[in-house]
Amino acid sequence: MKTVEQTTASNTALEQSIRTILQEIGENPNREGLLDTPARVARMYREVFSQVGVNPENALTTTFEESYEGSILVKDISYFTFCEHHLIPFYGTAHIAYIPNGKIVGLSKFARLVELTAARPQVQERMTTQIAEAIWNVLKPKGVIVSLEGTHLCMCARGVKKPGSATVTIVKKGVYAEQEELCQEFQRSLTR
Ligand SMILES: Nc1nc2c(ncn2[C@@H]2O[C@H](COP(=O)(O)OP(=O)(O)OP(=O)(O)O)[C@@H](O)[C@H]2O)c(=O)[nH]1
Ligand SMILES: [Zn+2]
Repeated sequence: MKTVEQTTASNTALEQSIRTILQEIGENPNREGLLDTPARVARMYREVFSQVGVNPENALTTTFEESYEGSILVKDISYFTFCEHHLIPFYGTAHIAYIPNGKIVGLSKFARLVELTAARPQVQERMTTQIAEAIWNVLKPKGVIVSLEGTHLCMCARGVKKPGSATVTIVKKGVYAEQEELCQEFQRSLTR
C-alpha cells in the first residue's frame, strides 16, 4: 500500500511525463487548453489502469452450490481496454459460456471479471485466457469457453489504417476443448 506522500509523488511524476510528451510533440503545455491536461490524463490513466497486477479470480469470490447440468452463456458483455503496444484502446464484446460442476457464480460477476481484466494494458489473447482461466480455476466447471471480438484502434486510426477489421479470439477448456458440438452450440447461440 502506497503512502499519501508516495501517491502524490507518483501522480506528479505521471503528470510531468504527460507534460513532457506534450512538449516533445511540439505543443505548449502552458497554453490555456492544455493547462489541466496532464492532471486530467493522469487521472484517466489511474482509472483505466486501476487493476494492474490484480488477480482476475478476485471477481469470482461469491459462488453458489447448484446442481444445474446445462450450459450457461452470458454474451455481448462490452469492454474497453488498452492495447499494451500503443496504449490506445481496443474494445468490443466478450462472450462466456460454461458447464458447471456443482458450483455456479452470479451472472454479474462475469461482467466484473471482464472489467477486471480490461483495466490494465492488454493484448486480446491474454485477456481471453485470463477470463477463461479465472473461471476454470475458481468454479472448476466441466468446461468453459470464452470468445472476445475486438476492434483495435492501433489498426484503424494509425499504422495500417484498416477501420472495420475485427479480431476474434477463442479459448476453450475441459469439455469445450474435447467436444466440437458444444462449440458449435456456443457459436449458434451467439448468432441468435
Ligand atoms: N497479437 C496481438 N497483437 C496486437 C494486439 N493489439 C495490438 N497488436 C499488434 O501489436 C503489434 C505491434 O507491432 P510492432 O511492429 O512492434 O509495432 P508497430 O510498428 O507500431 O506496428 P504496426 O501497427 O504494424 O505499425 C502490431 O502488429 C499490432 O497490430 C493484440 O491484442 N494481440
Ligand atoms: Zn496497438
